[in-house]
Amino acid sequence: MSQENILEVENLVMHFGGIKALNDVTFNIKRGSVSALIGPNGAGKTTVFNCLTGFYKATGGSILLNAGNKQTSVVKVLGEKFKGSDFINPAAFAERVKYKMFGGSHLVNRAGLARTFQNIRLFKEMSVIENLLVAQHMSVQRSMISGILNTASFKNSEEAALRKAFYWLEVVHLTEFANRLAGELSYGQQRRLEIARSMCTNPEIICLDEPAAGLNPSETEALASMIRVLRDEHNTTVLLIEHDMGMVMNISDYIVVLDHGEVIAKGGPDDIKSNPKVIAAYLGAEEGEEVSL
Ligand SMILES: Nc1ncnc2c1ncn2[C@@H]1O[C@H](COP(=O)(O)OP(=O)(O)OP(=O)(O)O)[C@@H](O)[C@H]1O
Repeated sequence: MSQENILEVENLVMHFGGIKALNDVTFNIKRGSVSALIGPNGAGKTTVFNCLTGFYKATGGSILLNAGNKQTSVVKVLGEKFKGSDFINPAAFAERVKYKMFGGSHLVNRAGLARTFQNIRLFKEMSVIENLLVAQHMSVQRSMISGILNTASFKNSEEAALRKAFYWLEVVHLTEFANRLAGELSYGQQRRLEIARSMCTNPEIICLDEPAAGLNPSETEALASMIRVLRDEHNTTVLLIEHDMGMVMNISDYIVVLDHGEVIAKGGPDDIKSNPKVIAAYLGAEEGEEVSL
């Protein structure tokens, strides 16, 4: 297992019927970096995120997550097909059955990877603080018996969840809105709340899908500072999809460029900005799309 790379994606393939959304996508993400996945509309960026986070079962390839002092195969925990060799190896057979029955994207999150969505997916009828408490339900001691008896361990874990929720509210500057309904927050505040909610699951890597979409320039600047705080003060690796090239070039240590489902370039911002393949892909992007690298 690589200590240096938190995520290792190799030959990732995703087909939707006849559509080849991803074709042999290979890249690594270094632990402690801010990395970006960019590319024109329809390049396959969200599909990569959906495969990494277990929302889609990849058609082929491997995704290894090196977090929580172990290596997790995302493809495996989603429940892979049986292989011939399983039938002569009882342990492998049992593991395959276990993941087929109980596997899913919750195991990817438990292994240390969290995400936000392009279209905000908060519980809008719940308060801000409730959104953050719900995110922690997997880690909170909630057995029915301890709840009914209101045991010390139950109370302690409830208090710890509240402390963590308020901690992250402070980081994203939303403490004063704790009791407001999430749906009443402004768009920019909802985006920040989504990040706080993901961080409440203690991820080692967080995938942000277009976090700056719909934000004004000062909100985008505040978001960029927040992303740096996640990396520098919380040792969280950040992987983002973003169309705001100013922000991408400003905060990214490493950039992977996709076009038509294939990786066409990887490297630091300066290399990417001057890469002729990248410039061609963007200039060939949909008419009217604003591009400045
Ligand atoms: N669930 C799906 N079913 C069928 N086709 C899909 C599905 N999801 C994505 N695609 C197709 O896969 C390709 C890549 O889409 P994807 O949303 O990953 O691109 P993207 O780079 O994230 O685009 P954008 O920047 O516009 O969000 C597109 O051709 C899209 O139509």
